[in-house]
Amino acid sequence: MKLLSPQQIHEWDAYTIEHEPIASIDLMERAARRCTDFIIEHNFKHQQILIFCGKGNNGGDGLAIARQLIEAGLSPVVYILEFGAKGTDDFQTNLHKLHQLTTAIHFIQAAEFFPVIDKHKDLVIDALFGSGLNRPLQELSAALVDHINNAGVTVIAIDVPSGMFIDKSSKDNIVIKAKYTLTFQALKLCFIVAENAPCFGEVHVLDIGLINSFLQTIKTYTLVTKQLITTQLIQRNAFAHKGTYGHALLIAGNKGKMGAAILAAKACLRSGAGLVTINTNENYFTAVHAALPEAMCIDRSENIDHSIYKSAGIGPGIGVNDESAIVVAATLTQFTKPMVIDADALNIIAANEGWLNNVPAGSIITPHPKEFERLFGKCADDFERIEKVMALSIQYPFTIVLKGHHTMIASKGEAWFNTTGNPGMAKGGSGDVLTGMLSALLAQGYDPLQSALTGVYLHGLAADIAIKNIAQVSMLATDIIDHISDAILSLQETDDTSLSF
Ligand SMILES: NC(=O)C1=CN([C@@H]2O[C@H](COP(=O)(O)OP(=O)(O)OC[C@H]3O[C@@H](n4cnc5c(N)ncnc54)[C@H](OP(=O)(O)O)[C@@H]3O)[C@@H](O)[C@H]2O)[C@@H](O)CC1
Ligand SMILES: Nc1ncnc2c1ncn2[C@@H]1O[C@H](COP(=O)(O)OP(=O)(O)O)[C@@H](O)[C@H]1O
Ligand SMILES: [K+]
Repeated sequence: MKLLSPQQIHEWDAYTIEHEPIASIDLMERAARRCTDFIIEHNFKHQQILIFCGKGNNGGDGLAIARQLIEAGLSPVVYILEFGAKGTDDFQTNLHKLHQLTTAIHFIQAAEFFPVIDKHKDLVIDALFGSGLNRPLQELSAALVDHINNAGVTVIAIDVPSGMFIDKSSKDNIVIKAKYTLTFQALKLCFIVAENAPCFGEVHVLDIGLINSFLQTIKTYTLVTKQLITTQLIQRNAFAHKGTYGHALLIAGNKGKMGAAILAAKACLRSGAGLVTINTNENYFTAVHAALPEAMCIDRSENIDHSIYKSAGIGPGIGVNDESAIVVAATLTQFTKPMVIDADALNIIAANEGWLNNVPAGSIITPHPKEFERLFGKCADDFERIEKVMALSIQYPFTIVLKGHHTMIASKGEAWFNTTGNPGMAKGGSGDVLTGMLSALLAQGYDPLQSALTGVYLHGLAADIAIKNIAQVSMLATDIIDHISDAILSLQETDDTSLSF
């Protein structure tokens, strides 16, 4: 699945209209029908439905929904935000049809015409502005959105909450606060970023039958889905031995933070590395052996023979002290194979100018947004950060994994957003697990981009499987590790390719 810009969505519509073929008014009817079905199926019908429409095609959808609801026996009231300009053709056609059925159509020319909204009795359908929004809301439209938001009523936004831009920041703008957003055919970038989360609520992607073959020609962000990952999995060879699947070195853990090393090492083993060695202080070997007998240890002060390791993971729990900085510097210059760089290793690199240039080609860096800021500076908003990641992925020869609800993976100017994972993972240790998993995939010979896509997807999927039996609030990083195997097994099932957000 791809994330399209407003222009690409428009082109996809036009392609479908030409090639299905279907008249644009019939495509609008189909889109409206999906929304009407959602409203009826979700039993909102006991409420008074107020439909607010603009005069573009988003408003046209609202009018078609109103008519379909009337045909289903309901009595919605329609409010059209009036600017004096003529509506689009499909808006006008639907307005004409609606006039045949109801007189409950009101034009809003000024704030005094805003209806009183009762949050206990009313349901608002927001069909003011959709993908055609081209400037922030102001004056009457902004006042109307404020009026709706202040009512605290349940809002269902059609396609996109009015006032929200599809592919750029709407931060500090006036935007509808929806409980549900019914978006057409594909997810959009605006639903991926955290800054918009308070406005879009629960996003439902409604299939309106646009022709999929159009997408093959489009270059844009892609979602990491089961389909993408299943085609990338390397099968285990019957004649394999532990050497076949690589020896991973994990430079992790320190005083008070050995848990990070153990979590990373256990996740690494559960994700298929042939051998795992933790590089840490000798004093902590006993803790590792007691928790994880399968892992080996090597003392941090010892000279490391890097040639025996197929991959390395550096950072979890090492601290930002001088001793750790020396190990990071040495590893960056001596370990020439791809490695995973996380947590304090990233903080150390951020504090030392020029060290970023020493990261071996093909490595994976896994910052969360704060670590990203320490490395690359502040960004004004989530969209600027995404653009920055894209530019950096061209500038540097490593894969960037920017962690979050929809983790972004970028390499060589191409980017993906993950679709698995849940807020149960918002607990210390989840990132250490990811470092271990990525190190395991590199050790087994997955290329860096494949490792990043597969590791991030499986990490979130393991957590999604875990919460079937564990409350999100109770989930531990250990629970993610305990479900890595289930995540891998579920990739082999061919049943469900659907997405939920
Ligand atoms: N495949 C699909 O996805 C399908 C999509 N469909 C639907 O089409 C929708 C897109 O329709 P659309 O292109 O007509 O644009 P829409 O969002 O209604 O608004 C444009 C109008 O708003 C105006 N305007 C803009 N900004 C403004 C502002 N800040 N303040 C005030 N005015 C502002 C602008 O006017 P102007 O810039 O000329 O002043 C123009 O008149 C899409 O979201 C979906 O609902 C389905 O019907 C079929 C399949
Ligand atoms: N709300 C969420 N939804 C999905 N994934 C999440 C969520 N919160 C955290 N995660 C995932 O959990 C991991 C947390 O990593 P990080 O912040 O480095 O934690 P730590 O260093 O404490 O282990 C990341 O992979 C992130 O994508
Ligand atoms: K809308």
